[in-house]
Amino acid sequence: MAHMPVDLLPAPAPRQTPVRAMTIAGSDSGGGAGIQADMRTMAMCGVHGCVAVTAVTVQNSLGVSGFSAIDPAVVADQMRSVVSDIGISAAKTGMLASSAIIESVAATASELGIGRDTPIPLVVDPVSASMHGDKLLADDAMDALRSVLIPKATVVTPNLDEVRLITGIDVTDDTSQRAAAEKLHAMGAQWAVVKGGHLRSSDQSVDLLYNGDVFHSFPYPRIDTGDDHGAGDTLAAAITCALAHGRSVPEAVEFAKGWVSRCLEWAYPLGAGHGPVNPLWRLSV
Ligand SMILES: Nc1ncnc2c1ncn2[C@@H]1O[C@H](COP(=O)(O)OP(=O)(O)O)[C@@H](O)[C@H]1O
Ligand SMILES: Cc1ncc(COP(=O)(O)O)c(N)n1
Repeated sequence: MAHMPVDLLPAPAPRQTPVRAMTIAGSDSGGGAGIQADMRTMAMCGVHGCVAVTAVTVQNSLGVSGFSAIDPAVVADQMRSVVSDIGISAAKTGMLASSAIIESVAATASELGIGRDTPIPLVVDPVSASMHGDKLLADDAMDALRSVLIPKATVVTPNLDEVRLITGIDVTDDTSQRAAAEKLHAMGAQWAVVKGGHLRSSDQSVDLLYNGDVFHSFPYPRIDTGDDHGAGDTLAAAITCALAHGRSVPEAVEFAKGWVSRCLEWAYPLGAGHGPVNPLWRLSV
């Protein structure tokens, strides 16, 4: 990793209002994924992070033992409260728990001018389960994800399990990865990132980005660690930060791949299970 050039987003000046972004996601009591991962990355990227909490999970390094979803109207009101006063330059979604919350978030994003083809880009990380396989999204919410949220996405960032659930495509190689990206774009996302994080057959971790026209491939060295809790959230949060700072989508994904790679390189053990990726590497630069 030491040989990789460090790509940083600009730090805010003292007493200047920083760039703002919002995460609409679940809380992880273990502090490694969800809102906590998003806020860590946003802070380390010089972004003031605002939140709309969708669910409170009971979670540690061993998994998720339960969660309580927030009233969809309260999720919508958090979004309205932030946008009407503080203002944001980009937003992301993570765990949305239910179809009622997905519908509320999509409708409120339309009302507030958030999403593709608006000035406020929306990164949709379609979280469906934790890395331990614990469900974070109701089974009957997949239709709402496909029909109301993905069509609002500036960028959608599924991992391979989520790709299978959303598109029915089992990504095993370059050809199926391309087919999945095409299908996600056809569902209405402006850009689709099909993450190759769990394609174990290669020494590279190759993410593929597609906008209906051009494929961009982001090959990065695979990092050998079991401490990868929050990697997906961190990638999506870093894309959101770069978009909030005015980068284009391909530039934002390039930035985020470098960011998450360093976070994986610096990941630490925590508890008896999987430790979190670690954006605090930024403090050493
Ligand atoms: N071991 C690894 N080495 C390098 N990059 C990885 C590794 N695991 C995941 N990534 C990258 O981290 C990001 C999140 O990956 P992924 O595992 O798909 O996330 P999640 O399952 O948490 O949603 C992607 O850019 C992926 O390519
Ligand atoms: C609240 C919340 N949001 C997202 C994830 C996914 O992260 P991971 O795939 O690393 O378990 C999670 N475990 N908890």
